[in-house]
Amino acid sequence: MLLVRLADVSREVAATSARSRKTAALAELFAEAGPEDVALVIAYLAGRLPQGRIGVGRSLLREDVPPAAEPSLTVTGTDAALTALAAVAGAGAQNRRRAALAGLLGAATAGEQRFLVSLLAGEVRQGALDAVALDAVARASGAPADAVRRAVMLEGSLPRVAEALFADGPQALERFRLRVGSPVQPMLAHTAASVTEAVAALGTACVVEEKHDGIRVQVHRDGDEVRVCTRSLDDITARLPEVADGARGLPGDRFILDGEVIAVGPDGRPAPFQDIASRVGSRVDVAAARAALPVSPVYFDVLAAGGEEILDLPGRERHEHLARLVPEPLRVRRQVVEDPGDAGQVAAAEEFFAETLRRGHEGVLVKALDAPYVAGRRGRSWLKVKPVHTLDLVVVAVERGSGRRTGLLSNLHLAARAEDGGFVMLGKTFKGLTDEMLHWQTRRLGELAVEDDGWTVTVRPELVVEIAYDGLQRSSRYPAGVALRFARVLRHRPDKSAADADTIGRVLEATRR
Ligand SMILES: Nc1ncnc2c1ncn2[C@@H]1O[C@H](COP(=O)(O)OP(=O)(O)OP(=O)(O)O)[C@@H](O)[C@H]1O
Repeated sequence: MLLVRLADVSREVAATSARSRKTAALAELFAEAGPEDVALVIAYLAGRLPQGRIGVGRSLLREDVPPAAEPSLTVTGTDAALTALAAVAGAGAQNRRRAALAGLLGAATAGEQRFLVSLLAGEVRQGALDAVALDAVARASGAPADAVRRAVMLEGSLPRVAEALFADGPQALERFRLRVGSPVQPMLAHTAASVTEAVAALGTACVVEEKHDGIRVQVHRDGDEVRVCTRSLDDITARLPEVADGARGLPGDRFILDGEVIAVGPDGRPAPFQDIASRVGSRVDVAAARAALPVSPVYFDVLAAGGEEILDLPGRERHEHLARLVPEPLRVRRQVVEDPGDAGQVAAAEEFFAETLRRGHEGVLVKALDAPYVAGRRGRSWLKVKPVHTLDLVVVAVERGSGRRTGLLSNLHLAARAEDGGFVMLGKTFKGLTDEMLHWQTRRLGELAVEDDGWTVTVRPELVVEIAYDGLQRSSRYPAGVALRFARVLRHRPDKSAADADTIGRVLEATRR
């Protein structure tokens, strides 16, 4: 398939809001692509590169390369060129990358160049397209959408399922079953503003569980064989021997458990996420890493028990299986709300949330007890609740946008006031900015500009923005040694002056639990 066809459909789909038109355009494209090209076509449409990061920075992408007059690039040819580009390393790598990129872009028409540059800059990102792409795969292959959805949830990849479907027809779906030993993508949660809101939104018997801030793990045991996998399905068994040994000691020999790996400090409080992440990330001297920070799992769900898949059982019944397999200290602490209309039970759930925060955890999950486990999905039946922190911070610089935001001042550099009258940068964000806000801040920050290196515009520290964020994380990049986690802009505050912004002392204080 020619890349130009994909680039055209990508543009067409982005430009229409009608889901039926998107599905029809994609179904036609997938049918044309066939089993050879469909996996790549789906990946590119969603903005994903099979090569992962390929080492092409924004400066290279900004270089002008004269476009080709006629389209000739194929989807597979593009993939081969990107694989070669990703492999460039060693001395002079940057120049060789530049040449390889110029070769690829020089073979592309102007439209294809725009698509490739957005793809490489990570700006295609049409995550919302995944559900439409799934329907389109079902339509083009003649398989029922529900059966395709289930296969994708178990395989964790629409491209792989699509490839099998286009090669072998609807019966290929039988290959995609939950098996002990093959990891599946875990179920994820939506967000709710409070426990009361979460319980009301579920409107059914539910359970409030502690939310541990560790590393999500899926533990498969088949006899003495144990595999521990991450949320992205990487096998980390060798790095967590204590978790694997613990699973061998449980009373059951063919199961899949879902949980979080955490570490508890000497004070009984959970160790910071970054410590657990670096423990789980260290592969070299596992014994030393284990001695320095022993971890333990906290399990909250079970996907298979006694060798049987139990994904479709309601949460209440899965928990009975969990309770049989996993002793209490290794199970998540929880509080059941049998009747969402009972004010006393809701108040008890709120108190459980408050106590969970006092114990040093990051929040809770509220889960419907009648819901199945939907692997790989952000299910509406799991709602997470975390305390929201907000701050008023000062914009000290802003980066020029690219892609859809070309010509606009987008990524804000955010700082708190320092006690000495200066500013301490805490992070950057462009999240939460609507088009209207982007245009407004482009004008306002343009007026405040004092320096411009073509990419970052330094501004007089006068504009205050209200930011929501999930917490602080350690960072060697910023002067206070901490950075905002998941900062997003709530609103500009032109009514405030920099002197009204929060101080670094208040930031540290507000975030301490
Ligand atoms: N009791 C629990 N039940 C489910 N998930 C839990 C629980 N305790 C901790 N977690 C963690 O919380 C995550 C649920 O939130 P979500 O699905 O939104 O993941 P996320 O995008 O990684 O968000 P976050 O950064 O808030 O953890 C799970 O992926 C898991 O890692």
